[in-house]
Amino acid sequence: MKIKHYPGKAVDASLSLDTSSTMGALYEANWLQAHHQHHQSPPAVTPTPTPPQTVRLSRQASSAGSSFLLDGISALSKYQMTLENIRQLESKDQRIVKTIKELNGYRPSALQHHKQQLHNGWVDEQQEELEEQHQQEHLKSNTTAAPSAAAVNHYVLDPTERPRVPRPRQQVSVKPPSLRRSQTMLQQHAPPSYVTLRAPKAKPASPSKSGSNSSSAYSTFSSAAEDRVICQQPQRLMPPPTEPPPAPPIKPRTAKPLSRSQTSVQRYATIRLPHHSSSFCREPMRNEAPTPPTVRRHSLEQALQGLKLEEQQPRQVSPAVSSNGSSKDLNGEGFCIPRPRLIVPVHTYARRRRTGNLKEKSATQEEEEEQQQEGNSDGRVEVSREGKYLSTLSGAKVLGELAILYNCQRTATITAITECNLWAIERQCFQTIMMRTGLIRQAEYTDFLKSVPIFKDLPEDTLIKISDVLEETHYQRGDYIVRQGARGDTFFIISKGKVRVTIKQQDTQEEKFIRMLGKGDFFGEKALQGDDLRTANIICESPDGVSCLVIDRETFNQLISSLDEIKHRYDDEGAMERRKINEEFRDINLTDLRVIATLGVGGFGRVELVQTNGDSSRSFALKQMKKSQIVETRQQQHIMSEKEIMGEANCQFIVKLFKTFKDKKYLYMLMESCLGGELWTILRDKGNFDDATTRFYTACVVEAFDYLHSRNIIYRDLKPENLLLDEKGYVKLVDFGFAKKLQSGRKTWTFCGTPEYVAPEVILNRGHDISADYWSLGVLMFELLTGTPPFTGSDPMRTYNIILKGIDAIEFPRNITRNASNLIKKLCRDNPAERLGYQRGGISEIQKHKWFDGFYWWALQNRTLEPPIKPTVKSVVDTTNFDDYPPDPEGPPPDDVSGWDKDF
Ligand SMILES: Nc1ncnc2c1ncn2[C@@H]1O[C@H](COP(=O)(O)OP(=O)(O)OP(=O)(O)O)[C@@H](O)[C@H]1O
Ligand SMILES: Nc1nc2c(ncn2[C@@H]2O[C@@H]3COP(=O)(O)O[C@H]3[C@H]2O)c(=O)[nH]1
Ligand SMILES: Nc1nc2c(ncn2[C@@H]2O[C@@H]3COP(=O)(O)O[C@H]3[C@H]2O)c(=O)[nH]1
Repeated sequence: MKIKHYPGKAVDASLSLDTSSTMGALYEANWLQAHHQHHQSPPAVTPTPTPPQTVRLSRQASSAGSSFLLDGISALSKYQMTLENIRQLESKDQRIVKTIKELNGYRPSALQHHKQQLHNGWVDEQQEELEEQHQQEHLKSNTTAAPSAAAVNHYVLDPTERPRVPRPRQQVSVKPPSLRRSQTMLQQHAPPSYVTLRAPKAKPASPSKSGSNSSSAYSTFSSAAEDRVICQQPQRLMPPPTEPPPAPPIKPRTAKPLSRSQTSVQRYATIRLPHHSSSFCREPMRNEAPTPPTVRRHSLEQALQGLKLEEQQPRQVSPAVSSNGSSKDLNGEGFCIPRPRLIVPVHTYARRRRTGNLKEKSATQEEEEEQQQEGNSDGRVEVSREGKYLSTLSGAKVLGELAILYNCQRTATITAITECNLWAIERQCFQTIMMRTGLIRQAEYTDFLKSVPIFKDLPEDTLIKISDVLEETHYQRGDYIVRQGARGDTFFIISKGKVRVTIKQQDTQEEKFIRMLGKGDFFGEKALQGDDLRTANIICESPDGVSCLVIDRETFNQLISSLDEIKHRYDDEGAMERRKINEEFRDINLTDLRVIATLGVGGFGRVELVQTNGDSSRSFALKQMKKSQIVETRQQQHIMSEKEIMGEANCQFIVKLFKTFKDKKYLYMLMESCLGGELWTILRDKGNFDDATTRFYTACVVEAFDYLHSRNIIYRDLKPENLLLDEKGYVKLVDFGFAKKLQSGRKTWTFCGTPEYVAPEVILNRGHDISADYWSLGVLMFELLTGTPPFTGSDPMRTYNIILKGIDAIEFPRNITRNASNLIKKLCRDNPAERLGYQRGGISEIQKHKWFDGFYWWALQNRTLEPPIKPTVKSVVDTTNFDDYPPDPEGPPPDDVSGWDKDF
């Protein structure tokens, strides 16, 4: 019954399409064909064929409908329900109609775009980042590059579809716009087959068996010794059939290229080729039927014009032509073809993406696993392009889908290197399967999302968009799905199983259990909201594994990130504390503050010790900055950045910013007061510090840098003047006027800092990053141990000259121990990449340096370590540790109401 009803539903769905257009008619025909095939024998891909059983197995599978996703009758009824749902949705939302169209063409999602870039170029992650950087730089310098990014939309099958926001990439510009599904459907000449490779488990079937296989949508496909090219792409543009293709001859064939007349019912004889090889798919040779560049250009232009043009001149627009040898687009390294979601999971050439798991398999590990697999099975093919070896595939791998999906020529040559059995699916059947499973999948995901509390109130079309880009991934017990500290750009929703959340403790480095998350819970939002870095570990806990729906950064930003629950669901202690602070100071106004004394004078004004009216138990430091002076020196951006970074920071080695105010003349920052005074004052009074004292203060700075650098924040103004002692004697970093949040892997070029402390790359304007802070740490160590910085000239220019001569030109006084000088020299390397702290082990390499041997880092972090100097602070208003400052001789500055500071 259900089987009988199902094609009716399917046709219903297709009837909602615009059948007046050629595409509409084709979609409908596709559905009808599905119906037809279904009655004959629905497709299947999962059977494990021992050749004599192939037919039986494939029929078994086919009786259950599409075995891509579903099993048995219940699966079919599920499918029916799904279609029913889709129909209901359809009446509610016209966008569904469009979605069905898209699914028929299996339009690649944004995620797939991204993934396929990685996959298709077979580009590694690093390359991708470099490329992205390059692209970004290019975009920065040339905004007219934007239209090329829009070329991504040429994937879109429905030309009326709203364009997606593309990820700017170089490859985009070489993407052949001719890869529209519409064209694919129109040009049905010489369709290649889609092939699944299976290791033969028993003797190959005799050709006579193939007849009995005739009703299957799949055929066992083997290579033959004599004629090795079994599946060959058209070598030149072939005249397209003027009529629908004739019914396929149902007879066995041996080792001939698949031709248009072949259908899925063909079964191929097994070849035995222990020593020779056979080509299944063959990419076009450079010298084969070369297409004049004009033809290519012509066809691309036509394709760009969309379906209308194709309808007028359907035969002339040929992606096959456009992609022939002359093009690097399809066959070259810039190869950019979207992969259908269905195919991706079974392919060996896995796409790399940053899920945020540091320990993703290395290329060698993957190769080893591949080789092991190969060892276990004896059916193997080799993939090559333009004579260059690409990979070896074995055991249940899918190949040959690209050419049939995009009606382009074979993008690689597949050669049998052992005796192989393959299952072939004919183009139309494959497309039908894709369409069906695509629809089912999308509806299932949408249903699931509706059951997830945070998504349930999202509009239907948003849910559909999300479903469209989801990719399902599976993990086994113990797998680290996300690893703390790794970079990640994906968001996860758990669809099955449970995961454990742990966070590494700063002091013990042990992983502390935080919580369990289960079906419907999400994770991975923090890295996407912040600086790319994962803030916790997510470990697969369920014995049966965990399934997650994965969403890329772009979709997350567009559709999900604004949800309140996403923003605050897993607030860490730090974030919670910050929120509490903000809450606590919400009602305090400038007029509530009473000035007690001046603590210091900075570049833009004074820092006053203040108390709130009515609370004498606490004091604060109020930094007031003259707006006119900020504008004069063009420091607006730096001030905004200072506010943002200090306002978010929650680290005991960084002075806390509680609240900001502004009036016509000044900007104000209300901070915690550090009444122990400046480290500079103590150094001035003492002359220099001993090894242990220097170690303590340096360690405090290392902790502050650890906090900042792990968030990709560069400080850029280290010096004893900016290190304040609290009443206990611990130092804290203050003055974030030059601090900057960098994008991961990026540099910055602003020349800033204090002359004695700037790194050579800053002077040379080569671009700098957090490694410049390690340089200044070496300088600080030297100054604390000796009382003067190593690079000191009578004026800044002389100082810079000395810096450029390098640390080796500096004479180290004898009171600097060997270990200390060794560390200073390792921090002050000319080459930023060689500096300790900036290498693989990160800042922990500094902590592990011999000079810190025996230092109680965890006690420092717990604030239980006794500081070397305990300042005398008698009360919350005791300013004796600060110098005296006369009143500002300049008087009040002029008003500035221009509004540049509206976000301060
Ligand atoms: N939170 C604080 N507690 C105590 N004193 C402080 C505090 N913040 C600043 N000061 C004092 O005020 C001085 C100037 O502060 P700060 O360095 O932040 O100002 P600035 O305008 O950025 O200075 P610079 O000219 O060094 O850039 C400090 O050196 C210190 O002596
Ligand atoms: N282009 C390309 N194709 C590959 C690679 N590895 C396997 N293949 C498969 O080789 C097939 C050759 O024919 P298709 O272009 O139809 O589809 C191709 C893919 O399915 C690879 O690294 N690059
Ligand atoms: N930082 C943090 N992350 C948590 C917590 N509970 C769950 N998580 C999730 O763990 C994820 C780890 O990766 P992300 O930092 O991207 O996003 C994080 C959160 O989604 C928690 O208490 N703290």
